[in-house]
Amino acid sequence: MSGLTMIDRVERALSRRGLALAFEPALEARFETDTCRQRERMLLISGAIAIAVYDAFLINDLGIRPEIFGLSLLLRLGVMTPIGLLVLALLHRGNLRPAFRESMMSASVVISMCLSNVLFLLSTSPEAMFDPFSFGLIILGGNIVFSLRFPFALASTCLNLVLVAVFLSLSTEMHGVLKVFVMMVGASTGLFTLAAGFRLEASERRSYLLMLREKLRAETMQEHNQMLTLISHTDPLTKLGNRRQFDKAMDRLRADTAMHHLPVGMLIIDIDNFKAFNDLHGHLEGDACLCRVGETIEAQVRRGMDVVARLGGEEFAVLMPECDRRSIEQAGERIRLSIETLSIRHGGTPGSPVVTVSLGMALGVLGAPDSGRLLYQLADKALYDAKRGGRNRAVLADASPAAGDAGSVPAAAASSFPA
Ligand SMILES: Nc1nc2c(ncn2[C@@H]2O[C@H](COP(=O)(O)OP(=O)(O)OP(=O)(O)O)[C@@H](O)[C@H]2O)c(=O)[nH]1
Repeated sequence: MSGLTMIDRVERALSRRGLALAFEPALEARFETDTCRQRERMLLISGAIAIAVYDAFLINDLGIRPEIFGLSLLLRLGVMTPIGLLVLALLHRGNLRPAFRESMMSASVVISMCLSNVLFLLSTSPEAMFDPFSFGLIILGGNIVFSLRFPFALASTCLNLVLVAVFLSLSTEMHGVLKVFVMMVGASTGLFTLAAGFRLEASERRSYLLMLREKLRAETMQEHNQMLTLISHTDPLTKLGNRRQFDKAMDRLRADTAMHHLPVGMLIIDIDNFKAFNDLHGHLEGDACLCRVGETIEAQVRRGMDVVARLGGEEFAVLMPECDRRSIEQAGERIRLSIETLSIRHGGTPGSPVVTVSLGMALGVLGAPDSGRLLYQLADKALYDAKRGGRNRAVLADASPAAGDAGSVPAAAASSFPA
C-alpha cells in the first residue's frame, strides 16, 4: 500500500463497489485537508441557524408551558445559546481535528435534546404532552442540517433516542400508548435521516474522489508537459539549453529590447580542431571535453541573465541582454582564457598543446523579426574571422549594413583579441 501514489488510491477507492464512508488513511487525510475549511464554514452557518431556531421555540414555550417560562428562558438563552456560540467560535477559528469537530457538533445536538426533555418533564401543562413529537426535529437537525459524519450521526441518534426513552419513562402525565407513539416517530425520524445522511455523505465523498482524480490527472499532465518542454529545450550531453531554447530566448529578448532599445550581445564559441581531438582521444573523451567546455562557459557569464546554449556539435552560444562593447569583449576574453586554463590536453593541434576555443561576437539592438538571425550571421562571420586569424581568439563583428537593414543597430567596429 505504501508504494501507491495518490492517484492509485483514488482509482482504487472509485473502483470499490457500493457506497463507502471511509477512505484508507492517506486518502482520508487528504479528504479532510481539502474539505475541512468548507465543512467548518457550512457548520458555522447551519449552527447559527440552529441556535436561532432553538431560541425561537421560546414563543412555543410561552404558549404551551407559561408556568416554566423562566426556566425555559434560562435553559435556552442561558445554557444552550452560550454553548452554541462557543461551538460557533471554535468553528470560526477553524483547523479543528475532524473527530473533535464531529464530536462537538454531536454533543451540542445531544445537549439540546437533553434540555428539551427537561422542559417537557418539568412542565405541568396538558399541552406539553405534544412536545416530544417535535423532538425528531433535533435528530433531523443533527443528521441532515449538520450532516454529521455517519458514525457520529448514528451515535448521536442512538443517544438521543435513549434520552427520550428515559425522560418518557419518568413522565407520569403521558399515556403509555402515546409514549410508544413518540418513540416510533423519533426512531423513524432517526432511521430516515440516517439513511439520507448516509447517501449524502457517500455522494459527497464520491464527488470528491472524481474531483480529486481530475485534479491529480491535470497536475500529472502539467508535470509531463513541463518535463517534455525541458527535454525538448535541453541538450542531453551538456544539459545546457539547445538551439530551440536559444531561438526562444532570442525571440523573448527581441520582444523586450524592441521596447527598451538596449543592445544585445551574441557570442558563438567553437572548439578549435575538435575533429583532431576526437580522432586522437576518442569520442567519449570528446564528449567529456564538450561537457567541461559547456560548464566553463556557463561559469563565466551572468547567472540568471545571460543565456548559454549548445547549438550543435562543438559549437556553443551565449546571449547577453543589456550588453555593451566593453562587457562583450570582457566576457569573450574571460571565456577564451578560462577554457585555455582548463588545460585539457589536445595534442592534435599545431597552435596549442591544450584545448582552446575561437569566439565570434556581435552586438546590436534587436528589432525586426529577422534581426536575431542577422545578429547570428554577424557573430558567425566574426567566428570565421577568428578561425582564419589563427584560432584561440575572440573577434567582435564589424557594423554590417545587412544588420542595419533588418532593424538592428550594430554597435561595434571589428575588434580582435589574439591570445
Ligand atoms: N565527441 C563528440 N564529438 C562531436 C559531437 N558533435 C560533433 N562532434 C565532432 O566535432 C567535430 C567537428 O569538427 P569540424 O567541424 O571539422 O571542426 P574542427 O575540427 O573543430 O575544426 P575547426 O572548427 O575549424 O577548428 C567532428 O569531428 C564531429 O564528429 C559530439 O556530440 N561529441
